[in-house]
Amino acid sequence: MDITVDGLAKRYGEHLALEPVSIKIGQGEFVTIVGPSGCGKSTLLMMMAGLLAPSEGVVRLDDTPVDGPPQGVSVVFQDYGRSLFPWLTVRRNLAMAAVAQKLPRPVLEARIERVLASVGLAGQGAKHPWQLSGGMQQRVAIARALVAEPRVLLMDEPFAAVDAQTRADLEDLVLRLRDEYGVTIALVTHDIDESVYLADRVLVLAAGPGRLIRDIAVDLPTPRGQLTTKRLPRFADLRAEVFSLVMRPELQEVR
Ligand SMILES: Nc1ncnc2c1ncn2[C@@H]1O[C@H](COP(=O)(O)OP(=O)(O)OP(=O)(O)O)[C@@H](O)[C@H]1O
Repeated sequence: MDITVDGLAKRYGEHLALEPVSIKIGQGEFVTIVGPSGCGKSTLLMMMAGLLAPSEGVVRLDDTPVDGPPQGVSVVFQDYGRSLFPWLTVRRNLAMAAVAQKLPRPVLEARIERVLASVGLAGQGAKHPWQLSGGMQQRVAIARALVAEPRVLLMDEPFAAVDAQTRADLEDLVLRLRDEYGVTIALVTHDIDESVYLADRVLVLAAGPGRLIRDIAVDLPTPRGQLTTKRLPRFADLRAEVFSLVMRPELQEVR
Protein backbone atom coordinates (compact mmCIF):
# COMPACT_ATOMS: atom_id res chain seq x y z
CA MET A 1 0.00 0.00 0.00
CA ASP A 2 1.40 3.44 -0.94
CA ILE A 3 1.09 6.31 1.49
CA THR A 4 0.66 9.82 0.09
CA VAL A 5 0.93 12.73 2.51
CA ASP A 6 -0.30 15.83 0.72
CA GLY A 7 0.10 19.27 2.31
CA LEU A 8 -0.46 17.86 5.78
CA ALA A 9 -0.27 20.41 8.59
CA LYS A 10 -1.29 20.50 12.25
CA ARG A 11 -2.12 23.31 14.64
CA TYR A 12 -2.90 22.79 18.29
CA GLY A 13 -4.90 25.97 18.92
CA GLU A 14 -2.56 28.85 18.02
CA HIS A 15 0.51 26.60 18.04
CA LEU A 16 1.72 25.46 14.62
CA ALA A 17 3.08 21.98 15.37
CA LEU A 18 3.74 20.97 11.76
CA GLU A 19 4.03 23.11 8.63
CA PRO A 20 2.48 21.61 5.49
CA VAL A 21 4.41 18.49 4.53
CA SER A 22 4.13 16.33 1.42
CA ILE A 23 5.68 12.87 1.15
CA LYS A 24 5.14 9.73 -0.89
CA ILE A 25 6.03 6.35 0.56
CA GLY A 26 5.94 3.45 -1.89
CA GLN A 27 4.59 -0.06 -1.32
CA GLY A 28 7.06 -2.06 0.81
CA GLU A 29 9.28 0.95 1.49
CA PHE A 30 10.81 1.53 4.94
CA VAL A 31 10.93 5.18 5.95
CA THR A 32 12.28 6.52 9.23
CA ILE A 33 11.37 9.90 10.70
CA VAL A 34 13.93 11.72 12.90
CA GLY A 35 14.25 15.16 14.40
CA PRO A 36 14.64 16.98 17.70
CA SER A 37 12.07 16.71 20.45
CA GLY A 38 8.87 18.58 19.64
CA CYS A 39 9.40 18.77 15.85
CA GLY A 40 6.12 16.98 15.18
CA LYS A 41 7.25 13.40 14.49
CA SER A 42 4.45 11.78 16.50
CA THR A 43 1.95 14.32 15.22
CA LEU A 44 2.81 13.36 11.63
CA LEU A 45 2.63 9.63 12.37
CA MET A 46 -0.69 9.91 14.23
CA MET A 47 -2.22 11.80 11.31
CA MET A 48 -0.96 9.08 8.95
CA ALA A 49 -2.64 6.53 11.24
CA GLY A 50 -5.95 8.40 11.10
CA LEU A 51 -5.79 8.84 14.88
CA LEU A 52 -5.41 12.63 14.72
CA ALA A 53 -7.27 14.95 12.34
CA PRO A 54 -5.03 17.23 10.26
CA SER A 55 -5.61 21.00 10.23
CA GLU A 56 -4.80 21.05 6.52
CA GLY A 57 -4.05 18.52 3.83
CA VAL A 58 -4.83 14.86 3.37
CA VAL A 59 -3.29 11.39 3.77
CA ARG A 60 -4.11 8.79 1.13
CA LEU A 61 -3.54 5.06 1.30
CA ASP A 62 -3.30 3.99 -2.30
CA ASP A 63 -6.00 6.36 -3.55
CA THR A 64 -8.29 6.36 -0.53
CA PRO A 65 -8.28 9.42 1.77
CA VAL A 66 -7.79 8.61 5.46
CA ASP A 67 -10.50 10.04 7.70
CA GLY A 68 -10.24 7.69 10.67
CA PRO A 69 -8.22 4.58 11.56
CA PRO A 70 -8.13 2.73 8.23
CA GLN A 71 -8.30 -0.99 7.57
CA GLY A 72 -4.88 -2.42 6.81
CA VAL A 73 -2.89 -0.10 9.07
CA SER A 74 -1.39 -1.14 12.41
CA VAL A 75 0.35 1.12 14.92
CA VAL A 76 3.05 0.15 17.44
CA PHE A 77 3.71 2.56 20.30
CA GLN A 78 6.73 2.86 22.55
CA ASP A 79 4.82 2.16 25.69
CA TYR A 80 4.15 -1.55 25.40
CA GLY A 81 3.37 -1.70 29.11
CA ARG A 82 0.20 0.25 28.48
CA SER A 83 -0.66 -1.13 25.06
CA LEU A 84 -1.10 -4.79 26.07
CA PHE A 85 -3.96 -6.08 28.23
CA PRO A 86 -2.26 -7.53 31.33
CA TRP A 87 -5.21 -9.74 32.26
CA LEU A 88 -5.22 -11.55 28.91
CA THR A 89 -2.73 -14.14 27.71
CA VAL A 90 -0.40 -13.30 24.86
CA ARG A 91 -2.58 -15.36 22.51
CA ARG A 92 -5.74 -13.51 23.61
CA ASN A 93 -3.99 -10.15 23.25
CA LEU A 94 -3.18 -11.07 19.68
CA ALA A 95 -6.69 -12.39 18.97
CA MET A 96 -8.17 -9.03 20.06
CA ALA A 97 -6.30 -7.28 17.26
CA ALA A 98 -8.05 -9.33 14.58
CA VAL A 99 -11.57 -9.24 16.05
CA ALA A 100 -12.85 -6.89 13.35
CA GLN A 101 -11.87 -9.38 10.65
CA LYS A 102 -14.18 -12.10 12.05
CA LEU A 103 -11.85 -14.90 11.00
CA PRO A 104 -12.83 -18.55 11.45
CA ARG A 105 -11.21 -19.77 14.64
CA PRO A 106 -8.71 -22.19 13.05
CA VAL A 107 -7.54 -19.47 10.63
CA LEU A 108 -7.07 -17.03 13.50
CA GLU A 109 -5.22 -19.60 15.61
CA ALA A 110 -2.90 -20.50 12.73
CA ARG A 111 -2.15 -16.83 12.13
CA ILE A 112 -1.40 -16.22 15.78
CA GLU A 113 1.02 -19.16 15.89
CA ARG A 114 2.73 -18.01 12.69
CA VAL A 115 3.15 -14.45 13.92
CA LEU A 116 4.42 -15.61 17.32
CA ALA A 117 7.01 -17.77 15.56
CA SER A 118 7.97 -14.83 13.32
CA VAL A 119 8.79 -12.65 16.33
CA GLY A 120 10.61 -15.43 18.17
CA LEU A 121 7.87 -16.13 20.70
CA ALA A 122 6.77 -19.60 19.63
CA GLY A 123 5.42 -21.44 22.65
CA GLN A 124 4.84 -18.26 24.72
CA GLY A 125 1.18 -17.77 23.78
CA ALA A 126 -0.27 -19.02 27.06
CA LYS A 127 1.73 -16.57 29.20
CA HIS A 128 0.54 -13.19 30.39
CA PRO A 129 2.46 -10.07 29.30
CA TRP A 130 3.69 -9.42 32.86
CA GLN A 131 5.45 -12.80 32.84
CA LEU A 132 7.67 -11.62 29.98
CA SER A 133 10.69 -9.27 29.83
CA GLY A 134 10.33 -5.77 28.37
CA GLY A 135 11.88 -6.83 25.07
CA MET A 136 9.53 -9.83 24.85
CA GLN A 137 6.53 -7.61 25.62
CA GLN A 138 7.55 -5.34 22.77
CA ARG A 139 7.75 -8.41 20.52
CA VAL A 140 4.17 -9.20 21.58
CA ALA A 141 3.17 -5.64 20.65
CA ILE A 142 4.79 -6.08 17.23
CA ALA A 143 3.18 -9.51 16.81
CA ARG A 144 -0.17 -8.02 17.70
CA ALA A 145 0.28 -5.36 15.04
CA LEU A 146 0.95 -8.10 12.46
CA VAL A 147 -1.96 -10.42 13.29
CA ALA A 148 -4.39 -8.34 11.28
CA GLU A 149 -1.97 -8.74 8.33
CA PRO A 150 -1.60 -4.99 7.84
CA ARG A 151 -0.24 -3.50 4.66
CA VAL A 152 1.12 -0.50 6.55
CA LEU A 153 2.94 -0.53 9.88
CA LEU A 154 3.38 2.78 11.70
CA MET A 155 5.79 2.67 14.65
CA ASP A 156 6.35 5.48 17.16
CA GLU A 157 9.69 5.00 18.91
CA PRO A 158 8.99 1.29 19.28
CA PHE A 159 12.39 0.36 20.74
CA ALA A 160 13.02 3.34 23.01
CA ALA A 161 12.25 1.49 26.22
CA VAL A 162 14.48 -1.58 25.79
CA ASP A 163 18.20 -2.24 26.35
CA ALA A 164 20.74 -1.92 23.55
CA GLN A 165 21.04 -5.64 22.78
CA THR A 166 17.27 -6.12 22.64
CA ARG A 167 16.99 -3.00 20.53
CA ALA A 168 19.43 -4.38 17.95
CA ASP A 169 17.50 -7.68 17.90
CA LEU A 170 14.17 -5.90 17.43
CA GLU A 171 15.59 -3.72 14.64
CA ASP A 172 16.68 -6.83 12.75
CA LEU A 173 13.34 -8.46 13.48
CA VAL A 174 11.45 -5.56 11.91
CA LEU A 175 13.70 -5.59 8.83
CA ARG A 176 13.02 -9.31 8.44
CA LEU A 177 9.27 -8.85 8.91
CA ARG A 178 9.19 -6.17 6.22
CA ASP A 179 10.64 -8.72 3.81
CA GLU A 180 8.44 -11.57 5.07
CA TYR A 181 5.13 -9.65 5.06
CA GLY A 182 5.90 -6.97 2.43
CA VAL A 183 4.49 -4.19 4.62
CA THR A 184 5.13 -0.49 4.10
CA ILE A 185 6.75 0.90 7.27
CA ALA A 186 7.12 4.40 8.74
CA LEU A 187 9.05 4.45 12.02
CA VAL A 188 9.71 7.43 14.30
CA THR A 189 12.96 7.34 16.25
CA HIS A 190 15.29 9.58 18.26
CA ASP A 191 18.21 7.34 17.43
CA ILE A 192 20.22 8.53 14.43
CA ASP A 193 22.07 5.22 13.90
CA GLU A 194 18.76 3.41 13.94
CA SER A 195 17.20 5.86 11.47
CA VAL A 196 19.94 5.12 8.92
CA TYR A 197 20.33 1.40 9.64
CA LEU A 198 16.66 0.56 9.08
CA ALA A 199 15.63 2.89 6.32
CA ASP A 200 15.32 3.10 2.59
CA ARG A 201 14.77 6.82 3.24
CA VAL A 202 15.30 9.05 6.26
CA LEU A 203 12.94 12.00 6.67
CA VAL A 204 14.52 14.71 8.82
CA LEU A 205 12.23 17.15 10.60
CA ALA A 206 13.26 20.39 12.30
CA ALA A 207 11.49 22.12 15.20
CA GLY A 208 9.97 25.57 15.77
CA PRO A 209 7.74 25.14 13.81
CA GLY A 210 7.91 21.47 12.89
CA ARG A 211 8.78 21.00 9.23
CA LEU A 212 10.37 18.53 6.86
CA ILE A 213 13.89 19.68 5.95
CA ARG A 214 15.41 16.71 4.15
CA ASP A 215 14.44 13.42 2.54
CA ILE A 216 17.60 11.27 2.32
CA ALA A 217 17.81 8.12 0.20
CA VAL A 218 19.81 5.48 2.09
CA ASP A 219 21.91 3.76 -0.55
CA LEU A 220 23.31 1.06 1.73
CA PRO A 221 23.33 -2.55 0.56
CA THR A 222 20.71 -5.02 1.74
CA PRO A 223 20.26 -7.18 3.68
CA ARG A 224 21.54 -5.00 6.48
CA GLY A 225 23.61 -6.38 9.35
CA GLN A 226 24.43 -4.73 12.66
CA LEU A 227 28.17 -5.23 12.16
CA THR A 228 28.53 -5.33 8.41
CA THR A 229 26.37 -2.29 7.68
CA LYS A 230 27.51 -0.12 10.56
CA ARG A 231 31.16 -0.49 9.69
CA LEU A 232 30.70 0.76 6.13
CA PRO A 233 32.18 4.22 5.40
CA ARG A 234 28.91 5.09 3.67
CA PHE A 235 27.01 4.36 6.89
CA ALA A 236 29.28 6.80 8.75
CA ASP A 237 28.70 9.47 6.07
CA LEU A 238 24.92 9.11 6.18
CA ARG A 239 24.94 9.07 9.96
CA ALA A 240 27.00 12.29 10.01
CA GLU A 241 24.65 13.92 7.51
CA VAL A 242 21.56 13.11 9.59
CA PHE A 243 23.34 14.08 12.80
CA SER A 244 24.30 17.52 11.52
CA LEU A 245 20.78 18.14 10.25
CA VAL A 246 19.19 17.15 13.54
CA MET A 247 21.67 19.14 15.63
CA ARG A 248 22.09 22.25 13.45
CA PRO A 249 19.20 22.42 10.99
CA GLU A 250 19.63 26.17 10.41
CA LEU A 251 23.02 25.55 8.79
CA GLN A 252 21.78 22.88 6.46
CA GLU A 253 18.31 23.81 5.37
CA VAL A 254 17.75 23.38 1.66
CA ARG A 255 13.99 23.78 1.39
N1 LIG B 1 -2.34 17.41 22.15
C1 LIG B 1 -1.52 18.46 22.03
N2 LIG B 1 -1.93 19.70 22.38
C2 LIG B 1 -1.13 20.76 22.24
N3 LIG B 1 0.11 20.72 21.75
C3 LIG B 1 0.58 19.51 21.40
C4 LIG B 1 -0.21 18.32 21.52
N4 LIG B 1 0.53 17.27 21.08
C5 LIG B 1 1.71 17.78 20.71
N5 LIG B 1 1.75 19.11 20.90
C6 LIG B 1 2.86 20.01 20.56
O1 LIG B 1 3.14 19.88 19.17
C7 LIG B 1 4.54 19.83 18.94
C8 LIG B 1 4.91 18.52 18.26
O2 LIG B 1 4.70 17.43 19.16
P1 LIG B 1 5.07 15.92 18.80
O3 LIG B 1 4.75 15.10 20.00
O4 LIG B 1 4.43 15.57 17.52
O5 LIG B 1 6.64 16.03 18.60
P2 LIG B 1 7.73 14.89 18.57
O6 LIG B 1 8.71 15.30 17.54
O7 LIG B 1 7.07 13.56 18.40
O8 LIG B 1 8.36 15.03 20.01
P3 LIG B 1 9.14 13.94 20.91
O9 LIG B 1 10.34 13.54 20.11
O10 LIG B 1 9.51 14.71 22.14
O11 LIG B 1 8.19 12.81 21.15
C9 LIG B 1 5.21 20.03 20.28
O12 LIG B 1 5.50 21.41 20.43
C10 LIG B 1 4.15 19.61 21.27
O13 LIG B 1 4.30 20.31 22.49
